[in-house]
Amino acid sequence: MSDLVLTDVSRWYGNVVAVNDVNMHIGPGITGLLGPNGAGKSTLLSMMAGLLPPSSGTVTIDGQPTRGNIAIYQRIGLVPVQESLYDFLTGTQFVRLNADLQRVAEPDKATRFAIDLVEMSDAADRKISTYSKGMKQRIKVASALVHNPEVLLLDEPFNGMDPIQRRHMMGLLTQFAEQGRTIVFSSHILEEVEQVARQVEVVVAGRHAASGDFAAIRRLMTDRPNQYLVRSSDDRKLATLLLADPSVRGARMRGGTALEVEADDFGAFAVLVPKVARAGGIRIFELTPTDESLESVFSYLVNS
Ligand SMILES: Nc1ncnc2c1ncn2[C@@H]1O[C@H](COP(=O)(O)OP(=O)(O)OP(=O)(O)O)[C@@H](O)[C@H]1O
Repeated sequence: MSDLVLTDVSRWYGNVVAVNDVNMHIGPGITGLLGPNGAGKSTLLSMMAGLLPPSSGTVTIDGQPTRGNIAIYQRIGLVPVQESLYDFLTGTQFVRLNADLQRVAEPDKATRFAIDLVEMSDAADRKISTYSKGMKQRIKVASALVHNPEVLLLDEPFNGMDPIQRRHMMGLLTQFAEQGRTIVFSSHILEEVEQVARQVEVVVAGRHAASGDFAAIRRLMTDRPNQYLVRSSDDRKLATLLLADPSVRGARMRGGTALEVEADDFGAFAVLVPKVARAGGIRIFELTPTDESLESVFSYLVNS
């Protein structure tokens, strides 16, 4: 059982602040590191793995710094985001390479065991170049697990997988978590995190934006005003009528051809618009939520 603790961690590259004063406590089970592209997830995982030093702050596992600590390296497995592997090797040779690097006591046995864990035994003697995306991900996981680490860090492990491969990988992570391991994986896809993570850490623009179980994160996202784009036969009149309702927080013209409206509750708004339009003799051509993208949800979380 391992606890991963980040205390006041920042990391900058020249002028770019990739990670900004992050504090996290990650225990056993599956934790999803959720954030849009460029949020700092890979940088955080590299620091957790001890591969990258923080510019300030500390990363520890059970109280010991991860950076430059060989005893700790043996307790961590990292599955990097890069898809390019040593394609000319077989799966077995690739996993065995890491067994040797980690100085595993019985490398052949450990290699077989790790490959078996990810259910790749049948394809283990084929060249990696012949593997599907899902198989490549699985062999990377086997390589990261060959020394039986307590902590497994995975950078975008579901990238490019089809639904069956994704479900299989989720099953594996759940199984590893049940063995008492601490699993952290990054993703920019909300649904992936929802399906498999017990705990969610949201990162946006290098900052730790939110933390909790999925229900808590979902509440933060839904209990917020939503934005809509409305096109009608008379946008100005519609704006005036909508603004009279207390659930509508704001309305402004967009480019003279549409109306942007911010309202509290989607269900109530969907009823309000046709009601107000009918009363005012206005025809509605379009009503679309505009802030359903992850980015806007995140920026809301960060700014609130
Ligand atoms: N080696 C580097 N040199 C300069 N800037 C970097 C370097 N690595 C990352 N960055 C910058 O740091 C920020 C965070 O990048 P990081 O890769 O950690 O984010 P991410 O959340 O993993 O994104 P993605 O999902 O796109 O990989 C980005 O602005 C990125 O451009």
